[in-house]
Amino acid sequence: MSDDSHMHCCNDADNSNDSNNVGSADLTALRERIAQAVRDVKARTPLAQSFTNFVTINLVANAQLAAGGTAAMSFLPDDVIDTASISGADYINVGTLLPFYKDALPQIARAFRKTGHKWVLDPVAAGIGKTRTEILRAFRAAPPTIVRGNASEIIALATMWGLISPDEASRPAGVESVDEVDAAADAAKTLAAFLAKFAPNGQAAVAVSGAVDLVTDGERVYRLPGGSAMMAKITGAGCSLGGVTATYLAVAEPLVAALAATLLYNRAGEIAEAQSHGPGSFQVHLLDALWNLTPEQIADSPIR
Ligand SMILES: Nc1ncnc2c1ncn2[C@@H]1O[C@H](COP(=O)(O)OP(=O)(O)OP(=O)(O)O)[C@@H](O)[C@H]1O
Ligand SMILES: Cc1ncsc1CCO
Ligand SMILES: [Mg+2]
Repeated sequence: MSDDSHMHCCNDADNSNDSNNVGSADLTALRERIAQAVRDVKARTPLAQSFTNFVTINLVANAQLAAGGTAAMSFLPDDVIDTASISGADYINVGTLLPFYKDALPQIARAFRKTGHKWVLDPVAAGIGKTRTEILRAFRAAPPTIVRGNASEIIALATMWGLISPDEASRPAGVESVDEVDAAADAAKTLAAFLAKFAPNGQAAVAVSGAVDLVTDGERVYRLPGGSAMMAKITGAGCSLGGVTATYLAVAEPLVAALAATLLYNRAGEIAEAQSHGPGSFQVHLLDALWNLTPEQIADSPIR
């Protein structure tokens, strides 16, 4: 991307026609919490455990390590539930399903609810297939702390949980989004408010990825521009963003975790685009940038 405005804080005043105007004092405090979350991950190397798809599992683990955390992947309920006691937060991604997941995933979600364990859901391909729909429906009674997905997935999940009417909904689109991020703004806000009602401390967030990402805690809506169109030309930019969101959730409240991870990815995508020559080297440079970006570079990024 050509805009280098992220290097100079801030676009705070640049939101005069945004109905969710963020006061600049609030935003300054929020930026400090984002920087602190990034510092805490680098200092404390928290474990975020994943139950994720087979396509991008390696990138998820490597991205969590590059952000400063640690990774552990598992597909067995007893293993996941035991490991959750030493994991700061978990990441569940429904991209590639096997028949036994239908029992395993709701069992894991119920165990997390019982202990108040924080987790991030990536509802990949929400709306497609009876098994995936059954699993995602079951999460309504034992919901995650953060949902991270593309616009189509957020709309599909909010619809299947009965939080928005099907008229507001769009068609499912496989693992790629067919909807613009802004089309999911209402669904995201409603979904975040629903998650917050279940969250042990009443805090939750939803992150919608796309050209301009959107993050909401159910009250405020933040728009985060930047990133690179090349992120859609490698597999797993979204999945690894979800994994890194869980890494930050291990040390920070949901809104701060979702913002920190999304800002980190936007900046890292820009750096990787400038340094790479195609999808192969883009992924390599993306990981290097996740490692090298400083707490200040991440926290001083544009937030509208
Ligand atoms: N056109 C774009 N311009 C800038 N950044 C983009 C663009 N499309 C996606 N991104 C970035 O790519 C990352 C992944 O978002 P995306 O919406 O592609 O996720 P996804 O569809 O869930 O991906 P996947 O399922 O392949 O992992 C986010 O950081 C997002 O900001
Ligand atoms: C390509 C693909 N297919 C199932 S999961 C996945 C990774 C992106 O979500
Ligand atoms: Mg995805």
